[in-house]
Amino acid sequence: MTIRSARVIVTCPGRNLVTLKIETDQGVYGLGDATLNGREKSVVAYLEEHVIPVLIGRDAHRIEDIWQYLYKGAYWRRGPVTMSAIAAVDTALWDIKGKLAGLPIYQLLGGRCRDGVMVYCHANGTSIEDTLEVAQDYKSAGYKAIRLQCGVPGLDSTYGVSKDRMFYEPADNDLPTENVWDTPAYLRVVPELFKAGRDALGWDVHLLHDIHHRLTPIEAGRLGKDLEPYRPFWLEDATPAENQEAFRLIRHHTTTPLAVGEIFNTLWDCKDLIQNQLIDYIRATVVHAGGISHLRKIAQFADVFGVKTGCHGATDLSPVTMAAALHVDLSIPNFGIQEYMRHTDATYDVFPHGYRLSNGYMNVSDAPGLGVDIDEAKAAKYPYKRAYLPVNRLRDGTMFDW
Ligand SMILES: O=C(O)[C@@H](O)[C@@H](O)[C@H](O)[C@H](O)CO
Ligand SMILES: [Mg+2]
Repeated sequence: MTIRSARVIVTCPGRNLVTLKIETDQGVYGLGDATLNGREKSVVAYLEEHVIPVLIGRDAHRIEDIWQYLYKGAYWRRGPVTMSAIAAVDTALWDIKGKLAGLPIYQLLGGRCRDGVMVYCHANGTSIEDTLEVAQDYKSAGYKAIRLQCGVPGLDSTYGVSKDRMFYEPADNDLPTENVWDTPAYLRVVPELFKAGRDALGWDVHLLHDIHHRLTPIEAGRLGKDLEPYRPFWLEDATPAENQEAFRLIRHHTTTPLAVGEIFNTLWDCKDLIQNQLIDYIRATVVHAGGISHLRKIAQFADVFGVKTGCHGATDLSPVTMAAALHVDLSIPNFGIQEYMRHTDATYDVFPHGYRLSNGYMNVSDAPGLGVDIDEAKAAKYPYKRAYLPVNRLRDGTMFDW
């Protein structure tokens, strides 16, 4: 089973998505997501210029060997571009292996550990009232877990609050949108949001929040303590996690569970956080953390220390990643929760897939491999459109974390 060809498909059905398609000499092909929001073309170039040439002629069955070849053979290791490219190859090869075996990938990973994958959705609004109105609709729709993000009084916009209430797509302009950030105002509104959330939604639904890297460790400790009476399922990305040690300070001040890792690319980015139990959930996912093979290693390492998974699942990860993550979610003992943001209808038209949501749980079809395809003719109808993620500045103009 030799890799005969591979090519990158870029499409923009509402947002840019990058897909690697690997074809074998026996006509079986596999798909991998290579989308890196705001830097998509860097991964396209990495794949086309540096990865695809060394794939041709290799044995498609040798997933781990190819992973090691691409990781060690590059000499320059880790980082979002390299690991997204490796992830796309890895995922496509698992797709091929599943198709050849006639099995869904979760069966190749050891079979089911659960009947369904609990997901969380995103409720957001410019005000607390707007946010909770959306949250109530999601609770009525059967979701067991809801992320709450609301506007910050005095700020024109903030992370996580979409303009049209349905599809949140932060990459919104040909050049980066500049937003103003105000931490004190944010620290005042989030406890109000969660108090109102518990009053309105009750206690039989999990409530989550994404700080999105915008607090210092002591500010995060403060917010975690303020939210303890409302028992959040987790506080995500409490502080920039390049300094993994920073989480020790947060841990010292609050029992609110902590989640981090959507921007991590390898186990080495989170090893210390996990083995020192500085976090409760690891958010790394298929497309940015080296694919199914490496995500499993992260999950297995986390299991040793009682840390659960909480894979990233925003709409800038394609349905290929959502399907791949669900296969991993089904097959590991320390699954925590899966993020799920509904893609646009145009995206689902380009990426026919078998995964389905029912009463707050996701499940994959039992189609061999990933259970996702790409309609290349429809993909071609949506040409790439450069788009950047926003940036934040403080009121005095200082660059800050978005
Ligand atoms: O938890 C999340 O879903 C967010 O952090 C993401 O929406 C993130 O902002 C985007 O993936 C960035 O492209
Ligand atoms: Mg996040």
